[in-house]
Amino acid sequence: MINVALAKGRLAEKCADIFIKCGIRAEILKEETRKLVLETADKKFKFFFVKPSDVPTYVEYGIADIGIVGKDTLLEAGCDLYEMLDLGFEKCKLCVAGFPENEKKAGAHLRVATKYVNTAKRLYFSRGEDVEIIKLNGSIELAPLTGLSDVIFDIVQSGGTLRANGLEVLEEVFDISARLIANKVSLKTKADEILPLIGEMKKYV
Ligand SMILES: Nc1ncnc2c1ncn2[C@@H]1O[C@H](COP(=O)(O)OP(=O)(O)OP(=O)(O)O)[C@@H](O)[C@H]1O
Ligand SMILES: O=P(O)(O)OC[C@H]1O[C@H](OP(=O)(O)OP(=O)(O)O)[C@H](O)[C@@H]1O
Repeated sequence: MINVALAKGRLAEKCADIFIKCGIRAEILKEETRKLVLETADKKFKFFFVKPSDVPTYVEYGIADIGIVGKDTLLEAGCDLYEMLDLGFEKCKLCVAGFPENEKKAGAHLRVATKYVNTAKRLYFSRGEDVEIIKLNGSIELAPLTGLSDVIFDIVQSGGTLRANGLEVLEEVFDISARLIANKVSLKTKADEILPLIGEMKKYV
């Protein structure tokens, strides 16, 4: 049996689709339920439903053999696991954004609001820039509007949220999409189950 950590939320439907396309009897993933563990009828797969940011943790600790999660979450978690496959869905970019005139102040002591504190710290540290990172949990675009921060470091997909709030992308930093990840030990001990699944998934990405 392969244990799979799946993210609740945005990624959920496409995750279900890819398992179904691969011929796995995962229709149960489409059902409305509050259950956090679902097993396929043939007992070949067990799915755990967790917050996106917890997917790498379940995989790193081997509770789940594999998982699907956004690259942004992987960068931020910094877990010890294998990234196996770019699944190519939920594409977006991690960007620095703000008011266009703030671009000029980039060399100064910048305040950066973000959910991605670790990733932002690494980014600015690698550039030798001394910035103040302000941790927020959502509505990140509000920070420059209210003067809490100079810029934000956040996901941009359609750009609609930025536009609606008079903000612009100042710099595209990372291309983001859903990734298949695997536990390092499981990849050895369950290779005969996991590798054919990855081979099958590759046909659909
Ligand atoms: N606006 C967006 N458009 C496309 N993909 C997005 C967007 N926002 C986030 N994503 C991608 O989808 C993944 C899951 O997003 P989702 O909003 O479900 O989780 P989250 O951002 O971790 O939210 P929460 O903090 O509520 O758990 C993100 O990690 C990212 O890779
Ligand atoms: O470019 P867009 O298509 O507008 O998407 C980007 C927005 O989507 C995400 O927020 P989310 O919807 O997850 O809400 P949040 O504010 O609760 O993080 C992200 O943090 C941006 O705010």
